[in-house]
Amino acid sequence: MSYLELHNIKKSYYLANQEFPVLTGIDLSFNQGEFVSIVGESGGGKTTLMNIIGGLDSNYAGDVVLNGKSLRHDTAKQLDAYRRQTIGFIFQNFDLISHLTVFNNVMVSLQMTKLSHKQQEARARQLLEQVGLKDHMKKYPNQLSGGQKQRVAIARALASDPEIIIADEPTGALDSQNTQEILALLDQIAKDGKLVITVTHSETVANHGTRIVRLADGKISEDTTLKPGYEKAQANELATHTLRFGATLKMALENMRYNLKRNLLIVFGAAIGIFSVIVMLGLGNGVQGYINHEIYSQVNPNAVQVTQNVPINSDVDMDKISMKASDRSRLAAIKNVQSVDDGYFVQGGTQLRMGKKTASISFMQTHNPTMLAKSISKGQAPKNGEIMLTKEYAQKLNKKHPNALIGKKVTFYQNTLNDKKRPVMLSKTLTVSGIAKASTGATSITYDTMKALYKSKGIKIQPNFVTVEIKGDVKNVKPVENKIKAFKNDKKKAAYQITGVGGFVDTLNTYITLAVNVLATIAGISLLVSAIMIIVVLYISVSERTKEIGILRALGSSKGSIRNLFFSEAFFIGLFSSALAIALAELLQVVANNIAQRGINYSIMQITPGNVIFGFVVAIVISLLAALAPAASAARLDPIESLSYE
Ligand SMILES: Nc1ncnc2c1ncn2[C@@H]1O[C@H](COP(=O)(O)OP(=O)(O)OP(=O)(O)O)[C@@H](O)[C@H]1O
Repeated sequence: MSYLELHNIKKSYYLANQEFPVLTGIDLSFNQGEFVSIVGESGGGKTTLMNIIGGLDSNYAGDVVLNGKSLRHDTAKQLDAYRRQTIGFIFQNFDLISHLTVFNNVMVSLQMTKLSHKQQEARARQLLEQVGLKDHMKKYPNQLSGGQKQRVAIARALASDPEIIIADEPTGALDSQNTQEILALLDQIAKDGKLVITVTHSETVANHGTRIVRLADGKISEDTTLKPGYEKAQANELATHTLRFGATLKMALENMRYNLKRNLLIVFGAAIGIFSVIVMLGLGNGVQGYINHEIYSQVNPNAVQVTQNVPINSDVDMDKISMKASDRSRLAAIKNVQSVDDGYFVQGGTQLRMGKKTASISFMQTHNPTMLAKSISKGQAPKNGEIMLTKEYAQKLNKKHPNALIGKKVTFYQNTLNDKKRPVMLSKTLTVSGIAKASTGATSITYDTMKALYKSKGIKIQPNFVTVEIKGDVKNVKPVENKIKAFKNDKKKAAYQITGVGGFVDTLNTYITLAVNVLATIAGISLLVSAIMIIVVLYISVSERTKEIGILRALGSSKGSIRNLFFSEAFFIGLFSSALAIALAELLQVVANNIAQRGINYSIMQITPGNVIFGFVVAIVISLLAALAPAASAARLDPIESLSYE
C-alpha cells in the first residue's frame, strides 16, 4: 500500500449543460520521499488534479486514499483539517496575504496548529531562517522579490509539518537563479521524507525530481522514475484546529491598519449616527433635569393641598369645608404619605395697616413646613406672632423698599362672623418675618397664630385644608393623588379637591421622555445609514479579499473562520466608531455645559454611563448585524474560484 493512492479519478466541467471531461480515469500512487513532477499540455487538467489531491475539490468521481483511508466520505470540516494538517500548498503567484508581514504570513498557518503562541513564533522564525529570509521578516510581500516571495510561501506551506507539499508551477514566475534555489528547497523537503508533488511546464524542474508523470487526454500517458525516492521519515504532522476567533480579530485589525485612511473614514461615518443618538439622550436628560430643577426650586412637588369638594363662596357653611380628624386620618393612611398638616385659608376681609398705609389682602393662608425656602425671596418663614408678606402686598406698605418691612410691626385686621353669625373684627399686631415671591409664595401666618387670632373673639376654627406630604420620588405623587380623588362623599361625588404640581411634574416628565425618545429615534435613522455603509464597505472588502479568502481556505481555515474574519472587522468598526462617538459627545457635553452654566446656571447635557453603554452596545450590534450578509457571502465563496480570482 502506498502513502497516497488515486483510483480512477474522473472529473468533468459543465458549461450550459454540456460536459467537458478533463480527467478521464487517473490511477496513481505516491510515497513519502518522492519528488514527483506532473507535466502535460496546457489545459490538460494538472491543476484540476492537484486541487483534488489537495482536498480543495471534492466534486469528482473515483477515490483518493491517504494511508489506506479514503477521502471520499470526508465532511467539509474533515477536508479543512486535511488541508491544514497533511497538505502544504505552494502557488505559482506565491499568493501571500498582502496586508500581513512576511512573519505574519507564516504565522497565519501556525495559528492553526496547537502549538503555544511562543512555539508558533519560534517555528515561524526557524522556518523563515531555513528558507533564507532571516532579515526580511518584518517586510510586507510587496517589498520582496519574486524568489523571496516564493520562499515565504514555502515556509508557510511547511508550517504544520505536512506530509504532502503541492507546488503548482512553483518556479513559473521566477528567473533561472531563483528557480534553482527554490528547486533546491523542494528537493530538501523531499529529502526530509515528505511527498512533493509539483505541476510544471519546465523540463528543468521535471528533471530535478525523482519521477515524472505525464498527463494527456485526461489520462496518464507516461510515468517515469528518474531515481529512487528518498528515505521516508517518521511522520511528524502537527495537530491543528481552524483559525481561532482571537486570530481572526488580530487579522481584521491588521487589515484595518493596512487600509487605515479608508477605515478611519468609515469609522467616522459610522460614529455620526451613534454620536447623534447619545447627544439626543444626553440633552434629554439635561432638559428634563433643568425643567424639574426649575419647578422644584419654586414649589415642593411632593406636597398636595387637599380641600373638601364644595364650592367656596361668602355664605358657605364653614362646617362643610372643614377637614375633620376622620379626613386627616384617612389621608394619612394612604401609602407613601409622610405627613398631613392642618392649614387654614382666608379669602377676602383681611387688611394690613402700617402707619397710614393699608393693604387689602384677597387671599392668605397658614404656612406649613412643606413650603420651600426658595419661595421666600428675603427673610424667613413666619413663626408664631409673625407674618410673611408677598412682595405685591409688601409694596403697598413700602413701595420703594418692600424688604425694609422685615422686622417691622404691622397690624392685621380680619373681618369674620362669630358663632352667632354676628360680624366681628379680629386684630393682632404681627412682625414681618419675610417677603415671599408673588408667583409661588403666599401671605401667611402660622396655624397657631391663626387659631389664637380667632380664639381672641371666642371662635374655634377647624382646618379648611390640609397639606399632604408624599415620601420619596415625585413618581409617588400621582398614585397618592389618584387615591385622594377616589374618595367619595355622601352624594357619590369626589370627596376632595386637590392642588399640587407633583402629578403634573410626573406627567410632564413622561412627555419629555417620550419626546426625547422620539428625537433619539429620529437621530437613530442615521444609524441605519451607518449600517448600510458598513454593509457596502464589507461587501467591497469581501471582493477585495477574495484571493485572501481562497488562500486561507487552502491553508485549511473553515467557512466559520472566514465568516468570523468579517464579523471581526465589523466588530472593530462598531467598537472604534462608538468610542469616537462617545469621545465627541463627551467633548460637546463639556463645551455645551460650559456655555449653559454661564447662561442658565445649569448643565444642560447629561450623558449618563447608561447612555455610554447603550452607545457601545448599539454600535456593535448594528455593525455585527450589518456584517451578517457580507460575512455569509465570504464564507460561501468557492476556494478554487477565490484562488484564481484576479
Ligand atoms: N471552473 C472551471 N469551469 C470550467 N472549466 C474549467 C474550470 N477550471 C478549469 N477548467 C478547464 O479545465 C481544463 C483543465 O484546466 P487546468 O487548470 O486543470 O489545466 P492545467 O493543465 O493546469 O493547465 P495549465 O498548464 O495551463 O495551467 C481547462 O480546459 C480549463 O479551461
